Amino acid sequence: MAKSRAKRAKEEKKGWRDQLAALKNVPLFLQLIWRTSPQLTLTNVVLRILQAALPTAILYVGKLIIDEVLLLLEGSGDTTFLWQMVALEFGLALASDLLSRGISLVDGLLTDLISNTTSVEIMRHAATLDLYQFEDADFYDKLERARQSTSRRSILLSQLLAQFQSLITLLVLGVSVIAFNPWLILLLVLAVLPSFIQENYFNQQKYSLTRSWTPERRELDYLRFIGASDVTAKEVKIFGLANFITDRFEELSMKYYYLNRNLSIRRAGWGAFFGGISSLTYYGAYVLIILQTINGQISVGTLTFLAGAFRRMQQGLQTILSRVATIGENALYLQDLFDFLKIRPGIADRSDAIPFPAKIKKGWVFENVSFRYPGAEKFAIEDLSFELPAGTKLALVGENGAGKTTLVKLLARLYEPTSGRILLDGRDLKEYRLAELRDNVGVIFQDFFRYQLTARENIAVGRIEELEEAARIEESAVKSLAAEVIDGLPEKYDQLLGRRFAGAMDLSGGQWQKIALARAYMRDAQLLILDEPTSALDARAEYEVFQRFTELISGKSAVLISHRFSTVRMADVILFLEFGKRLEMGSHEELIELGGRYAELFNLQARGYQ
Ligand SMILES: Nc1ncnc2c1ncn2[C@@H]1O[C@H](COP(=O)(O)OP(=O)(O)OP(=O)(O)O)[C@@H](O)[C@H]1O
Repeated sequence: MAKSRAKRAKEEKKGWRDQLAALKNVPLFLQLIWRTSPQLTLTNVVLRILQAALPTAILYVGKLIIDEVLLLLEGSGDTTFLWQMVALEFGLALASDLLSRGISLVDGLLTDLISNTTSVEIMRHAATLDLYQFEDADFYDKLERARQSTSRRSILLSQLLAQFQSLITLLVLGVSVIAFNPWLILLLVLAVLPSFIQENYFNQQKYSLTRSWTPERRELDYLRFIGASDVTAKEVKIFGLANFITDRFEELSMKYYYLNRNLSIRRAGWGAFFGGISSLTYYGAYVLIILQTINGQISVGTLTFLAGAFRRMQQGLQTILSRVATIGENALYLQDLFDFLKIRPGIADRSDAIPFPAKIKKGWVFENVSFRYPGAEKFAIEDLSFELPAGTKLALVGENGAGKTTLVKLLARLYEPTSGRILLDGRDLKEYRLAELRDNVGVIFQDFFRYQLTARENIAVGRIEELEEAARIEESAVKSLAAEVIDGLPEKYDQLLGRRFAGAMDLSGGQWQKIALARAYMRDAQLLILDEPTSALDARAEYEVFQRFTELISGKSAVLISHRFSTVRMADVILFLEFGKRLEMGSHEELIELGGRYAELFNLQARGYQ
């Protein structure tokens, strides 16, 4: 059962300790930045070091200018020196502007590259994971968080680099202020510490809220998608679902808005209070410096220098401290990325995995195989034993939910049996190298995907390495009867299919099935499985397609799933499943002879066609 939101929010509450622990990801992240582009990282650091020294230099030149002006007023100053200093300050101001622009340019480029690199890493990693992981809600939340934190990572990148720069600026300013008045540093800490603690508290609250809302945000995205998409538009109109979907979206999104609003209001209130305290200490320091100037302890130039330096240090320290909090917070999101990358697939090669047979000799044996989907109560396949000798065409029949597709997934090792074994040429399927096994088992599922790509690419997905092999693609299309469909398209094989992109043309259900079937011919695997990809064809067309298929792949093993007995009868062997168990098995003639369920259903359908 889904956990309640309040309970999840509590679980997701992250404290100081978690934030500190998350900081351990920062070095890993820095490595990632460096790996992405050493040149850009180095340029960024150099530019920031230069920029960091400028505020102190500008303030100090300002002090020299004021003192020189006062000396001139008293009649003892040096005009040439004064104008030299003015020119220097102008030069420094110009340099500061140029450096800022350079830094934001390099930051932007690095951010884009990091975002690309991590997206690619997430996609590559997701591809290695198991099918059942994709069917698990917690897994999706992790994937979603890893994906969504892309912008967080970009912010973290700029923040880390800016933090480095601010620290250097603070150091340079601090050294010069201590030289004049060490007490100012103490006042400075008093001014910023309370507001740092407050900032940090609210950052944690915000993170907990966002994180605990991951499933709801996923639901919001889903509602947004089904509310307005090419795939659902038809049903939304016919069933009049628009209000149902938008109301649900509105209710959920407003709930989040109110929670977020309350947090933002409290944050703004406390922020204003501590901001006031900060200003108070600044003016305290200001009074101290003015008194020193009146007493003749420091010059007017030094007064402006110190007042300016104190203000900059106060702002700088405040930024540094609040950045520590946001860096900690964003590092928590980094944790999501690294956590996701750490997920390992359950179905993987053993260290001593053996090569897949170049030519299967004996075939497959199911030995008391049972399988239960993760979290399911009932077995989808239960204590199933049968043989599929190499070169045999096996048809699977059974009612909806009998376990036919599940059996196919077990054969392709998309899942592994909960108990029992599947043997291939006498060895457990788990012993073979997974990539080779997948290479040698081709499945066209009933819910095959309609890629919004060209007709050529839609066929080539059967063996994408051969995308450039036009002759092979066309030959597969001829075999599956997709060639006739493609001939009728304006752009032929280069015709974009679907509805999503400009210039695309959509096909009928049956036409799509012919395209999908061509993938099986591209695959050229030792075991080909057709899991009802022909349901949109009429009975005669389906019969022809299957007959063609069995002829064209003669010598190879095949598993065919169909609800039409006229098709099923052409298979060498028929396995009748009921509730995941073997009910009957044999050739069409044998099963008719047996006079059991198969015979009953066959006669029922045959009568329907008479
Ligand atoms: N991903 C899944 N997670 C949990 N249970 C599942 C999953 N897929 C299927 N099932 C359950 O396993 C059982 C067998 O389903 P399966 O898809 O293998 O049936 P099928 O014989 O192919 O049905 P159909 O003729 O409708 O395609 C069903 O009870 C179904 O509810």
